[in-house]
Amino acid sequence: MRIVAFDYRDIPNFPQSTVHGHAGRLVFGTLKGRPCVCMQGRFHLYEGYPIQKITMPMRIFKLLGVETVILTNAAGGLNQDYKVGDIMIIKDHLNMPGFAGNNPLAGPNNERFGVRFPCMSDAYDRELQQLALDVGSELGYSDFLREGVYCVLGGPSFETIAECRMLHKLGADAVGMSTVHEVIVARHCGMRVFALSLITNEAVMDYDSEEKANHEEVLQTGKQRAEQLERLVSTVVTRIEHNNNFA
Ligand SMILES: O=P(O)(O)O[C@@H]1C[C@H](O)[C@@H](CO)O1
Ligand code: HPA
Repeated sequence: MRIVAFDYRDIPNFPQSTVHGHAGRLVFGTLKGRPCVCMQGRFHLYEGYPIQKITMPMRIFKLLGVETVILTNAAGGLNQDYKVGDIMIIKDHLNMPGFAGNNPLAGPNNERFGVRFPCMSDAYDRELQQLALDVGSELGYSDFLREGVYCVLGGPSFETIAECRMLHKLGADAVGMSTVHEVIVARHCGMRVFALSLITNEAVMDYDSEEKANHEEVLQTGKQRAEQLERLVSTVVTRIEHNNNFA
C-alpha cells in the first residue's frame, strides 16, 4: 500500500501536536482500497489553540472531497456498567464548552460551508452506528462494545469526583477532552460522522476510591485495544465502500 505523509509542521498554518503520543502527521493512503486521509494526532482546547484552529482540519477535509469522518478518542467511563477497554459507539454528546459560549461556529458564518444554525440532533450517523454494531458482533466484540453519550470538557485537568457525579447525572456515559468540536464543524459542512470512545479509565466517582486518573493509563489502555480498534474501524470502512447506501 502506498502512503504519502506530511508532518504538520510542513503544512502552512496547520496547528502542531503538543500531546505525548500524538505523532503530528497527515497520512494519505488507502484503507482496504478506500481512499482515506488520517490525522496522527488531533488538537485540543487545553493545548491553548482557539477552537476554530482545532477544527480547521475538518474544513480542509471537506474541501479535499471527504464525505465521511471517523473520529476516535480516549475517554473516562462514567457509566457504572462500563469497564476499562470497552469501546463506546458515540450516539450523542454533551458540549460543555459550548454551554459557556465556546462553539467552533461562533462568529460570522461562512455560508460556503453551511447554514448559520445547524441541526445537531442527527450529529452521529445512525446507519453507521448500526453498521459498527453489526461489524463488532461479527468480529466477536459484542462483550466490550457499547453505545453511549460522550461529554466534552476543556481539560487538561481531569475531573473532580463531584464533576464526574454531576456529568453522570446529566446523562453522560463517558467524559473526554476532544471530538465534539470537530463533529460540530464536520456536520455544519455536511460530512457524515461516526465516532468511537475507548474507555481508557474509570472516572472516579467515589470518595473512598484510591484510583487516580492519569495519562499513562490512558496510553496503556490505548495500546492494549489498538488492534481491535483498528480492525473495527477498517472493517466499517470496507463496508461503507461495498454498500452503495453508504458510499
Ligand atoms: O483522544 P483524546 O485526545 O480525546 O484523549 C484524551 C484527552 C487527552 O488528550 C488525553 C488525556 O489522557 O486523553
Ligand atoms: N477524563 C477526561 N478525559 C479523559 C479521561 C478522563 O477520565 N480519560 C481519557 N481522557
